[in-house]
Amino acid sequence: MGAKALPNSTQVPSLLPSALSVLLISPLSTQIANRTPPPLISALHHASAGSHLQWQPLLHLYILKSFSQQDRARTANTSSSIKTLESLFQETASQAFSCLQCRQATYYNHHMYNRYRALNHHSNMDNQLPPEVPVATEAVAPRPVNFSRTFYGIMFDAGSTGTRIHIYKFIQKDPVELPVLDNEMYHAVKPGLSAYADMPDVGGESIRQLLKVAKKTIPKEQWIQTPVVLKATAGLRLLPQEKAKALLNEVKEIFDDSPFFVPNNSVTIMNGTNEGVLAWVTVNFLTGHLYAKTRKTVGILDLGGGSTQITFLPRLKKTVLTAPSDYIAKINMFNSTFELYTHSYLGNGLIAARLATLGALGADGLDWKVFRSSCLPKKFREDWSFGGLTYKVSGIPDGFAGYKLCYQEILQVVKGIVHQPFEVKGSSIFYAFSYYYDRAVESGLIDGSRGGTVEVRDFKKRAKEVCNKMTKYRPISPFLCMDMTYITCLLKEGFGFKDSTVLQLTKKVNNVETSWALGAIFDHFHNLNIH
Ligand SMILES: Nc1nc2c(ncn2[C@@H]2O[C@H](COP(=O)(O)OP(=O)(O)O)[C@@H](O)[C@H]2O)c(=O)[nH]1
Repeated sequence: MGAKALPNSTQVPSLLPSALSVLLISPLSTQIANRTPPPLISALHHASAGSHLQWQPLLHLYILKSFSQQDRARTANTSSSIKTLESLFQETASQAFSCLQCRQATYYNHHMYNRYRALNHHSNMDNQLPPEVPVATEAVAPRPVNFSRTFYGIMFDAGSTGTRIHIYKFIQKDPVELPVLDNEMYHAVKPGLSAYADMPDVGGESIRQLLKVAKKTIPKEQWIQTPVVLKATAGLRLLPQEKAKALLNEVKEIFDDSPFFVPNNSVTIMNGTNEGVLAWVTVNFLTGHLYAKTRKTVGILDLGGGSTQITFLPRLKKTVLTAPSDYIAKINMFNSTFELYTHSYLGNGLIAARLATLGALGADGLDWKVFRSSCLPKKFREDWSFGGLTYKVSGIPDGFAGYKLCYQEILQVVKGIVHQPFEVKGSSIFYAFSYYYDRAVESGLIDGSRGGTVEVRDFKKRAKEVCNKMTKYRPISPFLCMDMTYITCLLKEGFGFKDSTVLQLTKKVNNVETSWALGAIFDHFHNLNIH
């Protein structure tokens, strides 16, 4: 399911020196060293000659996991040691994570790994691992004084309604501790790349502009080792393949011309499963649930323009057993496998749903057809653009408008399409963001600067009010009735939430955007193996 492959063994082993470093510098490392058979220690030690002690445990786990089967066979004596090391490194990781406060969103990086990849594309394991060397255990390197380093990661979110850049800054204060996510710089432009389906070069301009922001934010000396990645969502998924490809090629060329580090597969269309899972990772990481060891997590609801995602960790086996098999995804993190219920509904994002309600999705005759709906103010008529196409839309001038009629129209867009997970009838908390958040603010349900907690019934109540007083809400948006009714209908008739289900509407947690982008940079730095 689109999981990124682990880097192959030819790219990783020259980092082995640093694996030894950690063996030598922390108390836990001493334990690891004591429990590790000599052949591995000696191989690592030999490889470590002249290395700097600046690697953190999880990176070593990453390295060790990256041994290919063949390499494992070749180092037969060491395979059990590797297992021992892996579990100890994971132990280290969960210990480190469990003592972090929520504010300190931490993660591990591999910026040296990036630099290594940039400079050593052709190295392989054969010229790194010596066959047999004498055991040497006495060397204990000193801990560097005033160690602190900063590194960055750039994630582009090419959405159906806009393109956003997330620039994450990490600080690692100690070589044996995990880096801390220090802050995020966020910038957005509209429209999304898909609006440039027929002029990819113009679309590329928006990427160039956002890269300028990255250059201003990230110190020059860091550019070469800062990975730049773009993941596109529903907008490009909905385009014909050649058009989407032309846009992605344009972006790749711009990245290649930039001073940043461009990893393999840096410009892709992300699959819906990863979109849902990575948003779940972001929210549960930022809220401290991921490393709390309690396995208590929160579900997420993401409502984009073209697609919508629901992801949560089922507590009941029945939820997994009664779900379509492709709605269940596994993710490996911190020595645990999370089996998640997740699905992305393409065409059920808020803006795509407007088109479906109006009967305009995939329609021809856009030059002359007028698409009408009782969800729009009666006297409203406008040319309205989405995804590079312009539609004539209007209310029903001599008909009726209002909540009931609107709800009936929208029901057709949701009914029979959205699967109802067994468990959402329960009392889990869901974090809802993107358009759930925006519309709750516009309709006055929550405060825009603080977010807030609402129940599903609050959306319904406010949708009724907006639809039955369209003129009052028209200056905010002529689509507000349609959008609020869609959200209500999606939550109730689609996912099957109870009126009393609590939704935590959130734009940011501790100043970091609730979006799949943070989860995606984690996935980039350390393959989360979503499958
Ligand atoms: N604040 C904020 N809003 C976001 C972010 N990413 C997406 N959105 C919002 O999500 C909605 C549309 O999502 P989009 O990515 O265009 O749609 P998709 O392609 O269907 O996923 C809009 O309300 C955006 O403002 C983000 O990182 N931060």
